[in-house]
Amino acid sequence: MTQLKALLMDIVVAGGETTSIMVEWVMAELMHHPQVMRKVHEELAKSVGLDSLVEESHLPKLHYLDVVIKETFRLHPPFPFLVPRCPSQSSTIGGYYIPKGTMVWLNVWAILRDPKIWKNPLEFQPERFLNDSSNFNYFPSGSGRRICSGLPLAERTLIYILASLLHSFEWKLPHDTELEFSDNFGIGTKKLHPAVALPTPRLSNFELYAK
Ligand code: HEM
Repeated sequence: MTQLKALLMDIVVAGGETTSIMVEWVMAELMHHPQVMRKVHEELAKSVGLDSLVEESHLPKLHYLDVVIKETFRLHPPFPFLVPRCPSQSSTIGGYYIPKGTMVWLNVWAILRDPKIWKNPLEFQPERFLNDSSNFNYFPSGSGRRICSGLPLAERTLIYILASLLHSFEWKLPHDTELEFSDNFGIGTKKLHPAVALPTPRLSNFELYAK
């Protein structure tokens, strides 16, 4: 019973807010880049069609939405310092001596914006991931033994929520408002000011919205 409770707590605490934070960042980046939003809509119209709702079987076809999510994670990694490591043995890494027991924080936020690694690192360019499947410099969800253990669930949930929102609606900013991208810097980075967006239906048949 205790283990079951711990497992459920993990799903709610580690998985709930992180997923909603990332949905918000992706939606904000898309509204800020209408040409990228247009390509996502085109992909959804082609892969799903406007006379049906998104199903799990459509998700593997959404390559462009997938790279949009990857690029959003690059610019807005949810845990900028990951979870701290504490080595059980002293070692030297990259010329730095790290005594055992040291608390080591990895600045993944800086690595994901490092101009030595990324071309135009501050620009939102999902295309950079289209032909790049194995990048060892890209680990917004951690790496190694302590990688996010909910990653397979998180990846599926995130693309399903986003595909459904984007397929069913056009999203626009309310009149006279502007998006801004500051984050609430801390262990987890969420948007400082919530993104507000107005939906307009896209589907051909209104009855689909009642399903
Ligand atoms: C978009 C959603 C999510 C994001 C962005 C995310 C991100 C992360 C990151 C960056 C870490 C630290 C990894 C490291 O330090 O190497 C982590 C750890 C963890 N995540 Fe997630 N996560 C998400 C969803 C979930 C879900 C859905 C679950 C559970 C069902 C989950 C469970 C965990 C657990 C248990 C750890 C600690 C792993 C360990 O220390 O061994 N996460 N997550």
